[in-house]
Amino acid sequence: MVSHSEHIREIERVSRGLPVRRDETVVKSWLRCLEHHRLDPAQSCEAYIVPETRLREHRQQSEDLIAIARSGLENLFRQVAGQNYVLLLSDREGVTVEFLGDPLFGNSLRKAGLYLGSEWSEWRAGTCAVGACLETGEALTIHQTDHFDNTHTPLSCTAAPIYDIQGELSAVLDISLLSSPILKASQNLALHLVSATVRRIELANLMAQARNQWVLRFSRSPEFLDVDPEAAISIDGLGRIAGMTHAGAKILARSTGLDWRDPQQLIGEPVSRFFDIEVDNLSDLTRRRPTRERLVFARDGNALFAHAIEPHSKVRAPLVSREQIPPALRRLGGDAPVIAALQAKAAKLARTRLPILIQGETGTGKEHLARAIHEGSGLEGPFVAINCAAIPEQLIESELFGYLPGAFTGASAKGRKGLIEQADGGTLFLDEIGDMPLALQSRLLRVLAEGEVLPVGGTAPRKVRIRIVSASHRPLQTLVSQGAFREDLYYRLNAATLTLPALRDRPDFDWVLEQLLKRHGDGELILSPAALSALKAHDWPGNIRELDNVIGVAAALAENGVVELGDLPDQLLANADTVGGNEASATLSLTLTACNWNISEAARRLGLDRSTVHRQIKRYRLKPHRH
Ligand SMILES: Nc1ncnc2c1ncn2[C@@H]1O[C@H](COP(=O)(O)OP(=O)(O)OP(=O)(O)O)[C@@H](O)[C@H]1O
Repeated sequence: MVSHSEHIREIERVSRGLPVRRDETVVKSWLRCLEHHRLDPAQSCEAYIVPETRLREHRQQSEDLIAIARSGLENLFRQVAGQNYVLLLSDREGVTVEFLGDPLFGNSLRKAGLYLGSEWSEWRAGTCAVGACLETGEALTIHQTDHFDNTHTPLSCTAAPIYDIQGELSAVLDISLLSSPILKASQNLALHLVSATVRRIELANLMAQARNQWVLRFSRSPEFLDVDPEAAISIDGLGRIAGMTHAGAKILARSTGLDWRDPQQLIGEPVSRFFDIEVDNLSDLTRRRPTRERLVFARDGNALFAHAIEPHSKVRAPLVSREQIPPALRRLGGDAPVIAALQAKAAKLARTRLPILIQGETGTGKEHLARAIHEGSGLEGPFVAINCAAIPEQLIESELFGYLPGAFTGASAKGRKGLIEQADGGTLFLDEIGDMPLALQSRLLRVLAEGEVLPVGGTAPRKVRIRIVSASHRPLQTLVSQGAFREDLYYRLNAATLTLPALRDRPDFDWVLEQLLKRHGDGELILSPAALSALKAHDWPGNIRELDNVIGVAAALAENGVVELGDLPDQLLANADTVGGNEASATLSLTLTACNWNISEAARRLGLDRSTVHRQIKRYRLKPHRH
């Protein structure tokens, strides 16, 4: 046994840069304890168990992870049954949120910190397996006197990091022994077992989260590929990396010479950057083909066997690579399968001259999408928009078709080119097409059928080449069944339909919000947590237009570039979650109460001028309570 003073002497040798017989990871951790966490090796501290309420919070935050990890943990526990091992699952802060151990040893385990709620961060406990694993992101064993704090030197602990599918370290799985053989090598099998369990937990997590995406699993050996793959990545509808297991991240990083510790460089990149495959060929890698034929090459020349699993969802990921999506369409939404599917469909249609019908509630961005389709179409002519609901019925005809000189009383002497002709060579956008009068519908039909336009008062039709995109917030099909819209025109306009989701249903709500904050705040505007939760709670009947207006007003009202709850309109505040969100307002309110609403006194205490206090009272809508 190594005495306490010998242990301290060894740590001192390390602090002076002298060689010791320890693994490099242990030496580095000791140095972090001394220099970074400022721990004293002479001082021993018992294991720290967080209070019940904090444990509950930590467990709630890790609920999903615990659910996914549980079967892996139980499986591992069965494999080591009868050998006195204890399993701990700890979160990003090192707090043990799940525990499996022999209840017979309950008391001694709790005392040693091998228990639910124990906190094993390096700054608190010194060198320990969970803490060092969180610091380095690697699997390792901290065996007996590897521990920095003398209290923990009887223990032998082995831990492996669990990464989320975005490549961020989210938890640690630890397997520990209260007492163990002297040799560290006795724990090699334990290291292997935790690493394998973690690999399976990460795979299960990726499979659960990527149900609507392609998943590509890899193995170096064809025999194990379909039963126990080594790594996996998920791929979105545009052929970009959407998620990965840790081993997957390492393969991607090695293939391009990037660092796996910087996962942001990997996520969102086209899969073809890392392998000799394109999204379109993924179906060649499914189990329909024999395993040995499913060999892919990483860009560094490494060969791997691959197994592609198709998306489950009905929104089948469209196989269009991101490069094929015109930039204008790429800017329409954030990362989400439904949006990617819409972008891919729009991109394919944009290149044709087929008429497109865009459906969606008011303000969902139908015109915005129509413009993007025009930009992505490569058409030379202009984009001309007309709102059929906004022009009086008797004017629509001359607006659309134009007229000849003197065609009717009040007509201009020179005549006028109609919007259809103005759009020649480009796109005509017919907004609220459902409001077009029936008589004009038949004339429009002729234009579409024959590619000709006849101006009011004219007899000779003129040739036009236009692409029609129309939009309606009312379902046109219903108008057809009610006889308010011509069925033949409906089919002419609707070679394909694109449906924009309502803002409340958009999975990329945060992305839309960010665009509008940038638009109104020159990149400087941010939201307080309370304001953000109010925006998220609202159901946005006016969709993106309504959000656009709200952010526009908030940008004008916000002070110091922060949108507070008080900068939002009343209809949003009803749902607002004010708890804890607005510290400034709470501080002001408390101070005012303490000074009996004496504004000068409150201003003095807060170090503000009186006018600022007045402004803030208005802004936070504070009122004196009357007793
Ligand atoms: N993808 C988007 N990103 C950012 N802003 C958008 C997006 N889509 C729409 N907007 C904004 O939302 C507002 C409404 O868009 P748009 O006029 O295209 O909607 P609409 O569905 O055609 O409306 P309506 O049904 O009233 O005709 C505009 O200010 C537009 O700039």
